[in-house]
Amino acid sequence: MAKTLYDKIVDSHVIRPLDASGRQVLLYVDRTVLNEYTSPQAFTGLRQAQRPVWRPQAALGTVDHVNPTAARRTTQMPDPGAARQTAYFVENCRDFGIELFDVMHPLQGIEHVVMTEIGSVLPGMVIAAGDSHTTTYGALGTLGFGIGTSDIEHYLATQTVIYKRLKTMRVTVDGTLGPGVRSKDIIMALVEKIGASGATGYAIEFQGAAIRALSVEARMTICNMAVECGARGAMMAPDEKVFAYLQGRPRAPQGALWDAALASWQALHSDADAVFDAEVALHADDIAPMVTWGTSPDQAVRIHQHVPDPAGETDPARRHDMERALHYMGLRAGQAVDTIAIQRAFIGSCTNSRIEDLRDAARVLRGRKVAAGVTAMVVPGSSSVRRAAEAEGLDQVFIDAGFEWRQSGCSMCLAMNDDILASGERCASSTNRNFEGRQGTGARTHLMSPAMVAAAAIAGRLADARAYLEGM
Ligand SMILES: CC(C)[C@H](C(=O)O)[C@@H](O)C(=O)O
Ligand code: SF4
Repeated sequence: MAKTLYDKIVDSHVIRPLDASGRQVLLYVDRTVLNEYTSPQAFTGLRQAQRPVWRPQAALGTVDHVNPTAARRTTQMPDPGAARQTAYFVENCRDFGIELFDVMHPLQGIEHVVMTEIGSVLPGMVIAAGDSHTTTYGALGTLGFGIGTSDIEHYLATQTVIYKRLKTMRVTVDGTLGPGVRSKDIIMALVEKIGASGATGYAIEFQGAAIRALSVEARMTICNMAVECGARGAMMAPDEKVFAYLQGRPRAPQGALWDAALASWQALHSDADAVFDAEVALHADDIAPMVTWGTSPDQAVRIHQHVPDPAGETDPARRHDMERALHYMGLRAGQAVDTIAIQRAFIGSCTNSRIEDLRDAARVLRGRKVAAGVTAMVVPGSSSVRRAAEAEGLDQVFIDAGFEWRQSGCSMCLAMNDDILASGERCASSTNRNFEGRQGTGARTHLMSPAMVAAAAIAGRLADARAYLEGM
């Protein structure tokens, strides 16, 4: 029977079905990545049960959520809670034999940026981790999904999770993206179209010419944010670009192992006649730079549109959500989106902080200055990205434009460290969530691509990056 890529990967990892329908299974997990924020209770559980970690070499720890990102690195954490969490994480990794990229480690960074750049994420694998944006790995043809703390403990003890098979949704993106339109705009357009729970219960597979045309890093942005429409899995068939991306990465297979791996990866695609439970189509030519206006990632419009009017919404629950979002965001219905003034600009997060993202923002910023009254910062996704950017002089482009050039971490993506917006401050942000309070109590977040954040920083208001990119 014809199979989807998702079913191929799940089938190859099923240890045994756990119910008569076969939907609930015991699933083998190849690898995980741990952070200081979601792992403590899992380790405490192991300690209490006196259980070891089954395969410590299949896990990697990295400190990312709570660490400061000030330019000068130190092991000191100004916040006692963050210091405690980090110290316990260091102790757990040491005691259970798990490799750790601590704050001072040269490879430290946001877990999903680190895992892909070191070559730990390989096509056909299942990777489950205590973070919802593990879906990022789908860009490499890997099934990645987030798990809760008790599942992390189960994984650490057994290398398995209890897993419910998802339905499959194919999202076909045909056509060609226009100049200045980015993969972030594709995923924001999808989330806007199908809603924040439009893919709940599904694994998405992205197909189509516009996806194939993207770089591997650009594809990661799409798979990363697929969880914002509810998908707990976002697949893309690995192709030559993926293989080239992986070849030579420090932890990718080498020599004969590489050849064998490559041969097996060629089969990782949905069969031509595979049937999906749902189908969605987008046309890349119709997609324009997107920004959110509300407090959910699906409350988004194109940069040249207006803040929508709740009065036009017939569903009372949605109308209420819109009214509440407008109130929180301090916006009026009908206001042109590109007149919304900002005070802060943030480029970072596992969605958009890789080297290509920084290059794209730098293209907009080169020779220009951040508007008066705007505080802007760029937080590279990993210490390696930071070094690579410095090697090509991107740090200087940001600094000359008036951006702060920071160390790596989640930072203002969710404000669990000291990078926090003040109440009422409005931020153009290359992140993935614009929930109430996400970047600080009362803070207002507008999601967009890194190029769009750079454009907003220069204009002092939400602005169309295409005006600064001249055909790029
Ligand atoms: C802290 C963690 C549980 C959370 C996630 O799972 O995604 C965070 O990374 C986020 O982006 O909201
Ligand atoms: S960068 Fe943001 S979205 Fe990504 S793991 Fe960190 S907090 Fe979550």
